[in-house]
Order: sequence, then C-alpha cells, then structure tokens
Amino acid sequence: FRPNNYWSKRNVKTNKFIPIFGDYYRMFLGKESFGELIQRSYHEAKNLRYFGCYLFQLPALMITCPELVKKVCVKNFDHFVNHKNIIPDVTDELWTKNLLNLEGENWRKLRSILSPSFTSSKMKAMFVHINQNANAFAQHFLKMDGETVTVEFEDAFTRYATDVIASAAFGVEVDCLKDRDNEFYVMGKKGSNFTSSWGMFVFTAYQICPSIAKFFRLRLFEQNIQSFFLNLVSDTIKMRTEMNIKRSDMLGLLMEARYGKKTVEKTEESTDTNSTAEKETLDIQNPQMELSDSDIASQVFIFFLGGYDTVSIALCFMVYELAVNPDVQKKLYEEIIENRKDNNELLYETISNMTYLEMVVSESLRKWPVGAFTDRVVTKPYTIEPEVPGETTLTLDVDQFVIIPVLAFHHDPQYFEHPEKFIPERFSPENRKNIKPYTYFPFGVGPRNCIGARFAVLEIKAVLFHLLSHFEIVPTQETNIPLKIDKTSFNDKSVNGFPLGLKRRV
Ligand code: HEM
Repeated sequence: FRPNNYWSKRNVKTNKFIPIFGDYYRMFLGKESFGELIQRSYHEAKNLRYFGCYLFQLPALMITCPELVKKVCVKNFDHFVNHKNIIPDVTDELWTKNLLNLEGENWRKLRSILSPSFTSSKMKAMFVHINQNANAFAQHFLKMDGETVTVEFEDAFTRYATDVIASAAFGVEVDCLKDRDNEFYVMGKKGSNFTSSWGMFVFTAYQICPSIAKFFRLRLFEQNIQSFFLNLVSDTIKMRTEMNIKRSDMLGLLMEARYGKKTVEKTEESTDTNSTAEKETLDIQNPQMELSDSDIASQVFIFFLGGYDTVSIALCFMVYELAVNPDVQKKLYEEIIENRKDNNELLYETISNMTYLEMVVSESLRKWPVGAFTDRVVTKPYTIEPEVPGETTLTLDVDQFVIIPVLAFHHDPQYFEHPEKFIPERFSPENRKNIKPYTYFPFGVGPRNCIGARFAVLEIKAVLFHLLSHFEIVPTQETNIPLKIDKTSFNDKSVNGFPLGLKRRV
C-alpha cells in the first residue's frame, strides 16, 4: 500500500479514483466496460490537454488533445518508442519477443525487416489468397438450405480470419468453417484468450502485485500453445530449407531475413501520414538481425493474434451496422453490382477503388475501433511545456506510461457530430479532408502504427464484397438492437455474440 499521490505531486489533474483499483473500480464492479471507462475519463477531463489516471497502481498520462498526440506519436517519437509490456519476459516468450512488445533498437530493426512485406505491392500478391478465402466463406453459406440462413458471426468471422492468416503467415490452407476443430482455430482461440477472465486476472496480478505474479510465473498462454507455434515454425523452416522451398508469405520473409538474404524492396511512395512517419524513422535500407526459431515463431504468432481477433471483431460490428442501417447496405450493394464481373472474379484494383465500401469500413472502425486505446512508454525524458492556464511544466521520466484514448477521440462530438450515429458520408472523399488530424486512428498513429492495417482492410473488404453479392444481411429475433456490450471484456464485444440472418438475393 502506498498513497496515490504520483500525479498530485506533479501538479497533474486526475479524475476520481480509489486506492488499489485506481480508475478501474467501476469496471471491476461490472458497472462499465473498458471502452466506457476510457470515454468517461476523457469526458470528465474536458478542456484539459492531458490528465493523470491510475490503472490499478500504475500511473498513466492520458492525452486528450490532438496536437499532443501528434507530438508524442510522430514528431517526438524518439522519446516514445515502446509499448508497455506488463508481462515480464521470463514467462511468455511468444508474447514478449514479438514486434508489438519488442523495445528500442530491436523493435526498429525488426520493423525495418517486416515493413516491406506489408506494402501495397505485397498486398496485391497476397490478395489472391485473401480473395479465395472470402469467396469460399460466402459459398459456404450459399450451400445451406432456407431463404434466410442464421449465422453467429463472432464464430464465423474468427474462422474466416483464421483461414486467411494461416495461409498468409504460414502458407497453410485450412477451412475452419468445415473442419471445426482444426488445430489452428483451437490454438488461435486459446491464444487470443488474454481478453478473457484469465487474461484479465494475469494482467491485473502483474499490475497490482508484480513480484508475487512473477514468483508464481503466471502465464498468459498455456504451455501447449507455445509448443504448437514453436514446433510448427521449426518444422516448416526445416522442411522449406531441406526442399529449398521459397514462399513470399510472412514466414518466408522472416526466413530470408534470418539468413541475411533479405533484399529490401524500395517502398512505394505514399501520402499516408503513418507510412511517411514510419519511413522517416526506420532504416529500411540495411536491416540485419539474428533471428532464432523462437524469435520467428514469436512474430508469426503476433501476426496470427493481430489478424485473428481484431479482424473478426471489426467485421462483426460492420455486419451489425449494415443489418440495422438498410439504406447504407442498399447503397453498398449497388456499388458491388456496378463492380461485379459476370464470373464473380474480384480484382485487387476493383476492391481498392470502391469508394463507398471504403467509407463504410472507415466509419465502422470509427464507431467501433476494436482497441479502446493505444499506448506509449517514455524512452527518453520528455517535457510538456505549459500552453493553457492551470498547466505547469511537466517532465515525463523514462518508463512513464502514456495512453492515447482512440475510442474517446472517435466519439468526441467536437470532431464527429452525432458520434453514436453510423454515417459513412463522414468519410466521403470531400468530407474526409475536413476531419481534424490526429482524431481518427483505428490503426494507431506514427511509425509504430499497425503493420497489418492494409492487410486487415483488404481482408474485411473482400469478405463484405462476396457476402453482400449473394445475401442481404438482416437482424433476427436474437439480434440485440441496440447492442449490449459485454462489460467483462477489454475489447468491445456483444454479450450474446452477433446472431444475424443472411437472406438470399433473388
Ligand atoms: C481491423 C483490424 C486491426 C486493427 C483495428 C488493428 C489495430 C492496431 C493498433 C491500434 C495497433 C497499435 C498501433 C499504435 O500503437 O500506434 C496495432 C499494432 C499492431 N498490429 Fe494491428 N490491427 C488490426 C489488424 C492487424 C493484422 C491483420 C495484423 C497482422 C497481419 C496486425 C498486426 C499488428 C502488429 C504486429 C502490431 C504491432 C506493430 C508495432 O509495434 O510495430 N494487426 N494494431
């Protein structure tokens, strides 16, 4: 026990909190979800540029001003390179050695190696696999009987996302909708369990009493998950080396990097601020790094996790919004019809140029951004100079935890009018440029943004294209309108999943 006076000593305002639980207390009592907690805290701190909060015992600085987000995540990125890794590296190797959790120079080197694998040209090559899986997904339901097929989308989309990532990361073709106990699916489900009660318990234990949690070596993942991914990667590497097989999937690129054969392709020009910031920060020209089998397994594992829960949650909210906004769905269907070829073939160029589809996806990721916040950790001391009355000079020391409340920015009416409404027109080409910079970032901000963003968007668009080509998405009796958000999960999820109907088009 120690007094929570960290922020008052630094003259930083805080919201109401209670000892030990900090700002989490309502969430702990089941009174609000994590997303609600983030939004409430943000709104209570109205008119401040930042404020202090306590995630249990951990003091965190929440940034509530877009200009400061830019300073932290882009302009002064050198001071804020890392994410917070609460789990120590003695327990879960797969978790601590991956790109998301790597720190400093190791992160820079690895990101430089991996970034060229996620350019538009690489995505174009991967689109073949994505499209095949997306088409197969729609065909699976077309084969079912009845005018309207009832689908629980949380389950269906996790299976789709597993198929896609298994093929893009490991070069393994699976069909989890048919083969329901497929090992990939089962391991992925267990691996993404850190938003479950056990995961929350482990995170909480490491925050409240880290030494006790460390003593008991509390793990996020069961030993068999580590073994599954490690063995899969080692066996595939061995087989590919012996048979001299080269594949341009994520594993193949990591293998090249390990043997120092990585030929760095020139990354294409981009107007996207995240890509520009990333290129300026990384040395993409000569990335060299020693990678063991377990280092490689760790990366493929995070691609698997990154591409599994996030994509399926995002898709669930999208189909829900389409079901309850039939006008939007009709407009999207009309665009699909315009772009559909007779043989149902879908090209990368076609999907990339569908404006309304892009608007729908962007608006859904605004309203339901998957992660309520992203974070940074101070890696070099940083001073925030006072700019508004009441502020004093604030020096952030190394290891200070900083939170960027993505969901709260997306739902702030000063940036998005009527934020609870689903209005794709906000993202039309003429309106998009009026969105205030650094208020919309479902994939994060600056050089440390989501490496899989392009991949995720393609995966989402392809499956919406094929589903809507054949079906109208409709609510059923089990659909909760409005949605009831599960208060026990870190990510926004619906309490009874996403049961919806697929009504055949005639
Ligand atoms: C809708 C889907 C997705 C969403 C909303 C999402 C969101 C995010 C966010 C917010 C971050 C943190 C960025 C920051 O702090 O600035 C992140 C990081 C990351 N994401 Fe995603 N993501 C998605 C899909 C994917 C996919 C498909 C992959 C893998 C292929 C992936 C791999 C990663 C990795 C490896 C990182 C860590 C990057 C780094 O630290 O350098 N994500 N993602």
